[in-house]
Amino acid sequence: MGVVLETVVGLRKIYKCLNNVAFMPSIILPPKPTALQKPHINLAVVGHVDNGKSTLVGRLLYETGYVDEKGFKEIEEMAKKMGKEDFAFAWILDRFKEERERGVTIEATHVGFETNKLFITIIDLPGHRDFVKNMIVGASQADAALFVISARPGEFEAAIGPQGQGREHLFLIRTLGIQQIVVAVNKMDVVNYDQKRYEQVKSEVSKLLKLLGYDPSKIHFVPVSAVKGDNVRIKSSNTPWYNGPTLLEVLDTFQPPPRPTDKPLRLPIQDVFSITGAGTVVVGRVETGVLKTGDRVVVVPPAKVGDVRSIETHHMKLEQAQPGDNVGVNVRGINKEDVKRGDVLGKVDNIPTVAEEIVARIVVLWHPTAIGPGYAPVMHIHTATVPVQITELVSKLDPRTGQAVEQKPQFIKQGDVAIVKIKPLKPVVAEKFSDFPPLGRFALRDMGRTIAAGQILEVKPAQVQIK
Ligand SMILES: Nc1nc2c(ncn2[C@@H]2O[C@H](COP(=O)(O)OP(=O)(O)OP(=O)(O)O)[C@@H](O)[C@H]2O)c(=O)[nH]1
Repeated sequence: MGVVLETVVGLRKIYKCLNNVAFMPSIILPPKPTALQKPHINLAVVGHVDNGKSTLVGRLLYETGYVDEKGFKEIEEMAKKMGKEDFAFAWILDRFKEERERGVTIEATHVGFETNKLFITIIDLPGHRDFVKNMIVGASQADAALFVISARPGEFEAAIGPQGQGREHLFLIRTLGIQQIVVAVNKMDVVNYDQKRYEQVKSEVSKLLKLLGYDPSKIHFVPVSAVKGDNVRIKSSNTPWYNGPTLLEVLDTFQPPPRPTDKPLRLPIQDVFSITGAGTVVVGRVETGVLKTGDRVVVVPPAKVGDVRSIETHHMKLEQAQPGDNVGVNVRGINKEDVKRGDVLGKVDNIPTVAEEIVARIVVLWHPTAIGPGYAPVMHIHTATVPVQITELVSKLDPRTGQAVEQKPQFIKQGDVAIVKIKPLKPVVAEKFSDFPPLGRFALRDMGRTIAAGQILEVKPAQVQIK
């Protein structure tokens, strides 16, 4: 059973990858066993193109011992030969991305590094095209954000300007409700570690943060150089005017998310297996509540009831699973055919909500023209993917204040924030964001791109008959 469940939780895939890696050494090292015992947070790395996100992540991994020294030397040599020394750190990630595309590396969610108190996972990787979608719905909920902004003349102004991705990403962070932010003012070497320039960047970014409703006095700014390493792990003598903590010291102060053990159980299902001798095993991550052996559980939308025979994670049998645990659950009384990815496991005394209609606040991230009632994209919510239709545009909001500026608009377009009614065209579990955040946020996709991100304000439940 143990071996079987290992397969189930995807470990075999990782082992297989590690074997391949023997032929093509991976530059980024997997988490050390000690690191996995530390509280864990997910960090989103955001900022305008070319401001140095990849370089800074590469630097953080390097400084904390998560980059293979030998592999890095090779990269450095290569970069030197090509006269591109500055690229070496960004190449750590490029090489990783390349490996991932060829399917020969460990999963992106395992890329991370340690601070004194925490293990920090980089959720998705900068520059990845599905970054926005993953940030919103992935198994990867961001608990904190690292905002990278370049101090280089011109780059900073573009990032923060009206069309700047820096501005857009801050907006997104706000929409997702991320409270813990550190701002790395990067490329300080380019401006000769000029305090005036740092203060100017800090003051402009602070204004924007304030506009978005943050208290900038509670947000740390650190002057860094990702290429040279200033103020990343070690305090730099190039910035004698800066008395604050290093970037790693700030990251170390971040709080892990609360574990909502007191909420009802919600376990979105990632996969289902039928195992000879054991029966049906569903796999997924506990988002809220506690699951125990012997519990009477229900899987919705199909509304099938069963009993928990055993719970396993990696090699271990668990008596109970808590939020954050990735588990395989052996359930008696439910057939494999009755369950699929996207269904949600809950308990019979608090059945997950199947949505008849959803009222949500969405932000339109990209659309070539305009969205009106009747628009039918695909919704990605927890592990589910369902076709939906926007049935009504209730109101358009001022993105900064959240106040309604127009009732029943005829259409909404890129950059707009609106309250809309959405009808799932197939049964799906959805919850209010305020009750179950991981089951209350979604992305709308169409034409192979993320159109909008949203949070659920209300759910009209469908009738569910337990079988
Ligand atoms: N001088 C200097 N150059 C830097 C620094 N950080 C990054 N760069 C350079 O800036 C360029 C862009 O860096 P990346 O790390 O690729 O930027 P990015 O934000 O990840 O870019 P995308 O992934 O394309 O969004 C590269 O040429 C880096 O070498 C720094 O601290 N100092």
